[in-house]
Amino acid sequence: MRISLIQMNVSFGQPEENWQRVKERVAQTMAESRPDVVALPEMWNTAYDLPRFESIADRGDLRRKLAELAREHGITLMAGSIGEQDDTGCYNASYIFASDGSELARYRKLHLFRLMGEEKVLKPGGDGRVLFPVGEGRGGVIICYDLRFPEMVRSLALDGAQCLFVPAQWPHPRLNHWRVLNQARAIENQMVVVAVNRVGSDPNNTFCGHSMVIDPWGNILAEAAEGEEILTVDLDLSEVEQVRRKIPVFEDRIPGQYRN
Ligand SMILES: NC(=O)CCC(=O)C(=O)O
Repeated sequence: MRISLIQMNVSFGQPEENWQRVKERVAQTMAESRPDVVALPEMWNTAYDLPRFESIADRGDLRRKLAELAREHGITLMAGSIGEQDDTGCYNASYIFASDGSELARYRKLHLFRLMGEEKVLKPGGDGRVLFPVGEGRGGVIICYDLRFPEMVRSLALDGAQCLFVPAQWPHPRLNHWRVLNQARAIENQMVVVAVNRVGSDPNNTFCGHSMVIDPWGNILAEAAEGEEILTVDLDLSEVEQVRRKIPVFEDRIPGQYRN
C-alpha cells in the first residue's frame, strides 16, 4: 500500500482557497507518486477561525467534492478533518472516502482542545471507535489532541486497527510532544501511525509540521521538516502481526487488573 501525506499550509478562514490548494496538491501527488491512499491534515478548510466558524464551516458541499476527488483519482482519501456544521451543531470531523467515492467512515473529534478554544464553538463527537478498510487491513482515526489519550488508541487497536491516522494542527512549542506521542502510540499498540500536521502560522500559533509515518516497531519511516512537503511511503500492514507475534503485548494484557 503506497500512502502519501500532504503536509501543507492552511489559509486562515479561507475555505475556497484551501480547497483549491488540496485539489492541486492531490493532483501533484498523483502525477509524482501514484499512491493508493492520500492523507490530509486537521481542519484544513476553516483553520482555527472559530469566531467565524458558523459562516465558513462546511454544510455538505465540501464533503461531496472530496468524495468526487477520491473517485476522480481512484484513491482512498483520508481527508484529514474539516470544520463542519449541521442542525445539531459545529464539529471538527474526519472523513474517509473509498476510490469509488463512497464514504467509508466519519469521526467527529471527541477531545476538544481548550488551549485553542475549540470547546467554546465545537461540540465533541459521540463515537471514538471508528474503523475503516485501508489496503488489505483496517485503519482507525483520531484527531490531534486525541493523541494524548492512549486509552482511545488502545480501544481502536483492540477493535482491530492496524494503522492509525492522526490529522493535526499541532503548534510549537510542543514539537517534542508531537514526535514522542506519535512514536509511543505506534510502539505501545504495535501499529503503523500516519500523522499529518499542517505548517505555517495563524494569528495565535506557528505549526510545527514534522508529519511522519512510523512502523509498528516504532521506526520513523519518513518525517517531514517544517515547510510544505509531500511524504510518500510504501507500507506493509502484515508487519503489524509480525511485531505482535514477536512481543505478544495484546495476549499478555491483564484487563481485570487495570482501571478503565
Ligand atoms: N489541534 C489540536 O488539537 C492541538 C493539540 C495540541 O497542540 C496539543 O498539544 O495537544
